[in-house]
Formats: sequence, C-alpha cells, structure tokens
Amino acid sequence: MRPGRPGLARGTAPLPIHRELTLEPVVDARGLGRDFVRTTGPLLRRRRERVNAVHDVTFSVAPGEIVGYLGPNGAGKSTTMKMLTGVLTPTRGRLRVCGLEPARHRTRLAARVGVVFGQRTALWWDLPLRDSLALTRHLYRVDAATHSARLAELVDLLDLGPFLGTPVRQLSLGQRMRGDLAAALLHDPGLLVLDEPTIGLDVVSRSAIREFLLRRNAERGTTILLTTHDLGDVERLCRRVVVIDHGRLVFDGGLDGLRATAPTPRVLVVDLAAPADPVEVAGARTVRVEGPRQWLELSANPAEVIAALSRSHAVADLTLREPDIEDVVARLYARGRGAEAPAPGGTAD
Ligand SMILES: Nc1ncnc2c1ncn2[C@@H]1O[C@H](COP(=O)(O)OP(=O)(O)OP(=O)(O)O)[C@@H](O)[C@H]1O
Repeated sequence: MRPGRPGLARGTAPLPIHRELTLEPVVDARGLGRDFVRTTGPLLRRRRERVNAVHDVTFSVAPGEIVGYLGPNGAGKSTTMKMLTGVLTPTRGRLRVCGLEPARHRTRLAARVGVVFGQRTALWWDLPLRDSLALTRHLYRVDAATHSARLAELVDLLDLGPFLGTPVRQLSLGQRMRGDLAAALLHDPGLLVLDEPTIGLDVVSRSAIREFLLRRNAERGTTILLTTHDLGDVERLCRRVVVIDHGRLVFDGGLDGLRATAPTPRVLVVDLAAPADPVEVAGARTVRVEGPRQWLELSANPAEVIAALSRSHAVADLTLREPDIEDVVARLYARGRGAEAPAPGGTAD
C-alpha cells in the first residue's frame, strides 16, 4: 500500500468541493426501530416473543464524516446497518440514506453506497480476484474505461497487484478485505458502510486498512459509517461516535465528549517488592491484585499517592496509566448492564 500523503494529519484535510455541495445528511434516521419475533421455550411450550433490536434511534451523518457506530454484542448495530443498506425494512421511524428510502429503493441506493461486511465477502469465492472485480463493473454498469482507471488506482492504493490472479478462497483475510474494499469502491460511492472492517486482521493489515480509509475520506470526501469492536479503529478514524446499547442510542458526539460521559480514573500500576494484601492509601482504591502487582484507581494527585505508598510499602516499579478509549467504552457498556466497571486490563466487551 502506498504511504499516506505527507502532512495529511487526521481531521485536517478539507473536503473536496464536489462532495461538499450537498448539505443534506447522507444518513438521516429518525425514531428508527426494528422488531424481530423470536420463538423461545421448550418444544411443546413454544412462545413467541418480540425483540426490540433497535428502538427509537435518531441520528444523522453529514457528507464527509467518518462516524463509528458502536455498541456491545447484541446492541443492534448489524440490524441498523442492514436497515441502512435496504436489507431489512424498519418497523418504525423514518430513514433516508443518500436521499433515498433504503428498503424501497435498494437498487438505486446500491449505486451510491459501498458496503463491506467484515465477516462475509462480496467476492466470488472460486474466481481470481481480478475476475471478481471485473464482474462488479457489470453489476454497477460502469463503462469499461472508467472501470479500468478506477481499478488501476485501487490496485495501486490497496497493493492488490501481487494477488490479483489468486482465487478469492486462497486469499488471506487481510488480502480478501482489501479486495472487498476495492469491490465496494469501484462504482465510486459517496457513502461507505463498513461492518467490522478490521475483524481478525493482524496489526499491519489493520493499520493499512485504516490509513486507506482516512485517505479515501480526505481526498474524495467519501462519507464512512462503520461498526467496530476495535477501539483502535475508533481512535484512528472517527471524530464522532454513535453508541447504542440494548437497541437504544446512549451517546452521540466526539471522543472527548464520550470521555466526559463516562469519566474514567487514572490507574497506578504498582509492582511491590513482594506479594501483599491490597494496598490501602488515601486517594486510591485497589481494584486488582496479581501477585506483587496491584492496580490502584486514583481519586487524588498521583504524586501524593506515590509518596504515601512509598512510606508504607517497598515499591519495585510504578506505571501511571491514562484511561484510553477502551477503558471509557468498557465503563459505558458496563453502566448499560448495571454492572460495576470492569477492572483495568479487562476487555471492552
Ligand atoms: N433475524 C433475527 N431474528 C430474531 N432476532 C434477531 C435477528 N437478528 C438480530 N436479532 C436480535 O436483535 C438484537 C440485535 O442484534 P444485532 O445483530 O443487530 O446486534 P449487534 O450489535 O450487531 O451485535 P454483535 O456485536 O454481536 O454483532 C439481538 O438481540 C439479536 O439476537
């Protein structure tokens, strides 16, 4: 993949004018809802129950934004993405994507939206990647010259050249994802909807995909809406996140606002000279102990806590951990479950 343009810092590039002309939101959801009817219970006493997978969700996405659509497992993210792309019809509410009603105008919408589901491929499994990409030209009725110019550009940017002749089923996950992104962008959509675009990828592939998306957004103004459990994606890509939990919107705003919504204390990781009972010092609460290592959530100035700690214990090493976005989101999700915030070092899910 070609390195990014020097000086193209996140969030600093102006939008290309051709995309900025439309002031209408690219996605406009108001009071959006979707129910499912599910059968539960033992065989002879089957009951039908209604599940509110998405409930009264209102948000919009402006042209050129990159918005993360986050939530814990089962929150309703995929259901929302399926409604946005016309796969599912909403039960309630009003939904417009690129000015169209997705479920009614699915074919017209497909010409304006690129979709990638990280867990599934849109490519033809048995065909070489080159042929699979050639077929998308016919799906979207792109003329041959335009298609080959776009393909050449995407092959270059996504570094697809070395495996264009390889059948899709033989591609690695990272190669396949790059192929899927190319397929989703060959008709030059204004909106890219990505469901877990970096799932299962190694660090290098993840980073390459993120840089590619940032560049696409900065240079062509492509609007991007993505779901992800990888908060590295969020930190690198999104200036704004929409968080849903149990189908309801619980946050819509910037990352700083998210941090303020679920304030998360700094953590002092202390390696004592020997294992000990949980440390008790003013201005700190021990939240985890593993052998000689203890995690202290701070409510006071770290310098005061460290001074008090060194008076009462033999300390071998200390690290002060600023809360990262993963800690903040873990706290927000835990609050939705009515649970205690997870101990530092736990996972967001
Ligand atoms: N076809 C369906 N029939 C019945 N229930 C469904 C169906 N699809 C989703 N659900 C339910 O709707 C809720 C939301 O599911 P959804 O797949 O949208 O969540 P998600 O946020 O994408 O989760 P994950 O992060 O695990 O992919 C869940 O309770 C799920 O069981």
